[in-house]
Amino acid sequence: MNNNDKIKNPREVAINVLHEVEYKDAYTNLALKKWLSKAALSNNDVALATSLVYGTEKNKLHIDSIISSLSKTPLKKISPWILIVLRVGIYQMYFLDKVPTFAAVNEGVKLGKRYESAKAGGFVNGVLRSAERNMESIKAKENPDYVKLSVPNWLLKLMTKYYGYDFAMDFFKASLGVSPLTIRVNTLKVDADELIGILKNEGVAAEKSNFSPECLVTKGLTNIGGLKSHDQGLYFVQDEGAMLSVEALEVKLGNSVLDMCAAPGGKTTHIAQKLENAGSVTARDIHSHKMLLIEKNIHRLGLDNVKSEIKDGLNLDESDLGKYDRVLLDAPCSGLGIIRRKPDIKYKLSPQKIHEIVQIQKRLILNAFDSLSPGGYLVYTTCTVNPRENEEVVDYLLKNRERAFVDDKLPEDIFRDIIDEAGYVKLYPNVHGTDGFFIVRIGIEN
Ligand SMILES: C[S@@+](CC[C@H](N)C(=O)[O-])C[C@H]1O[C@@H](n2cnc3c(N)ncnc32)[C@H](O)[C@@H]1O
Repeated sequence: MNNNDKIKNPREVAINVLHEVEYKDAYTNLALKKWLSKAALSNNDVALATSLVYGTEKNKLHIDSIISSLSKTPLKKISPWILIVLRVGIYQMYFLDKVPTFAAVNEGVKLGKRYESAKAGGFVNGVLRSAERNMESIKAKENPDYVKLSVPNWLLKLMTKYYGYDFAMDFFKASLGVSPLTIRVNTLKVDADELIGILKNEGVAAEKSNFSPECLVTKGLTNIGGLKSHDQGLYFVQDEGAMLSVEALEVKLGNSVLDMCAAPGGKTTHIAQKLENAGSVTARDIHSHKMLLIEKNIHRLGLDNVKSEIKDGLNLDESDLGKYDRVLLDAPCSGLGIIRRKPDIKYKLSPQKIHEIVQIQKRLILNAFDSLSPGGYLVYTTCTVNPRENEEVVDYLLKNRERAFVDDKLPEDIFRDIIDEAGYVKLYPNVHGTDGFFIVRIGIEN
């Protein structure tokens, strides 16, 4: 694409991303990446587009309730592009301090005209001007909790059932915030202190984190994937909770390891790193297009001890039985722990979807356990905080496999403060600052 054809307006990037997320089932993070690549924006405008996308999507239910109170046309009858333009406009006016109201209104009107019609631009003008006039009374209005937190009511009820009202509220409040940008040091190429120095020279502040020795927390940068040190494979962008699941696996040199749901390879590459680029990790995933991502990551990080295979973990081969010293099952899950990063998840989930996911998790965990060799470990992990997908799946395994037990002897130095009495590691954005994660190590009786 010629630079002249690229989008120069951060609000235009934002509405295109949100349109794809809303109407084409795209994921927020992937759609944003795609549209930023079609744009030529300054660093400040990249930051603005990113904040508009995430802020609008995270607060969507709350924003929609404001639009409903201002527009005579019911929400469902507002055309797709205009609804998105209005959401971005209201987000800037009600949730951001730094954007002047006239800019939010004028830019919205321009986009309404370009993406729909002059008449639609007039409608945007009417609603946003009314939003300006009525701001005080609208802000003073008491909304139900699920609207304030922009979370479907059934989901708030589900979390309240398991965790109580206060915790559920805190959890969803924290999920409206911004995730820390953490990276895993590629210890095959550098150590943590060296990498902190290299990043400093690239203008990025980074410091060691709380739990994982290989985790650095970076500050004030949106595009860490664009640095030279990234291309050189010195680190992998990853949440600390994800790193901890590999720490729980306690891989030893020479182990044979199976990663059953591996793409895009965050944990596979961590395991390969722990094996010091020797031994072997078998990385499987059901989706062939995602396997390419594993290959790309392996190559960038300079690893050559990974064997990647397209394979459905629901179908175990005879030859897999009792074969691996370590098995990682990073199961497909509802993703409730990562709605801070992928806010569209909370609107796309349903009780029925969760039910279907649990059935798959139960079948996968039996197959994962059956692949273990005597004395081996299975780590079951998810990025959800829903006990039906976590503790209940583990209970299902324990009921169905006599030799399985929860092994709580995780490395003391890392897990001392975060393992509970049942042997589970449960992380929450409102408690630990990490994504929401569940990690358990299962042993096999001889
Ligand atoms: C939580 S993600 C894995 C993330 C990965 N472990 C990482 O750290 O980068 C779950 C993965 O499970 C895969 N998956 C879903 N159903 C599967 C199945 N039946 N067999 C194998 N993989 C499956 C999905 O394609 C997805 O990539």
